[in-house]
Amino acid sequence: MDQNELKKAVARAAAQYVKERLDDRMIIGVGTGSTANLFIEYLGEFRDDIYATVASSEETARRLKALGIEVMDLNAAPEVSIYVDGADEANKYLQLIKGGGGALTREKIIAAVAREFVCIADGSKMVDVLGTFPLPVEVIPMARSYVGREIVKLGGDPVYRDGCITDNGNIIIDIHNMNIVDPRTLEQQLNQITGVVTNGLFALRPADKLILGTKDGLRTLTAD
Ligand SMILES: O=C[C@H](O)[C@H](O)[C@H](O)COP(=O)(O)O
Repeated sequence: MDQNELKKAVARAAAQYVKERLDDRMIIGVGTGSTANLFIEYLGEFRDDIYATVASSEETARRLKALGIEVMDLNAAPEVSIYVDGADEANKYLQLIKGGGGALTREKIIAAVAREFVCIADGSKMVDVLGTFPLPVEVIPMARSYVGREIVKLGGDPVYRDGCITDNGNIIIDIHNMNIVDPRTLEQQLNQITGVVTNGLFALRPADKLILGTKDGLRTLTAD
């Protein structure tokens, strides 16, 4: 199986997982990116049974609406039962790097609200130590240079993501060359820099379940 087939397999498995738990008031959190897009396609197969979703990006909202699936403002959602999303990297503690597509902040908000966070990824995303994938940080535009200097003090190489404006009107700085041995501490340190909206480490709120697509089949890892 190639990478896209592995993504399809995990997306299908996650859709099945959601379908088995549906009830008539269930609100599903839907992530962003190529793996999440495949999940959206599988949701389309039982769209009439879905009460509502919340979307982690404008692009995801557009795709869901195009399928006729209700997209709700998160503020109107009393709770989010299951949030399904991809990742750029994952470790065995189900801590993640996300935001390769720039959607990290809304993703983090939905992950915070969700009762269960199911991450779906092909096996290439699994690493021993996070940080080979550049860590995205969403930044208020006027703070760009200051935040960059503070990132250097933490030992990273900040690279401005040219041409990327997030759904929230901010910019992205990608941190290169960081061996993230303590993801929880780094997540907090970065969030304490004035001008940072949030960063793409999901360590304080890791996934609860990781469905991984490998050449030997699907592996499901849980947080406990
Ligand atoms: O901002 C994008 C999201 O965090 C994605 O979930 C992440 O980049 C993984 O995307 P993909 O499924 O395309 O590898």
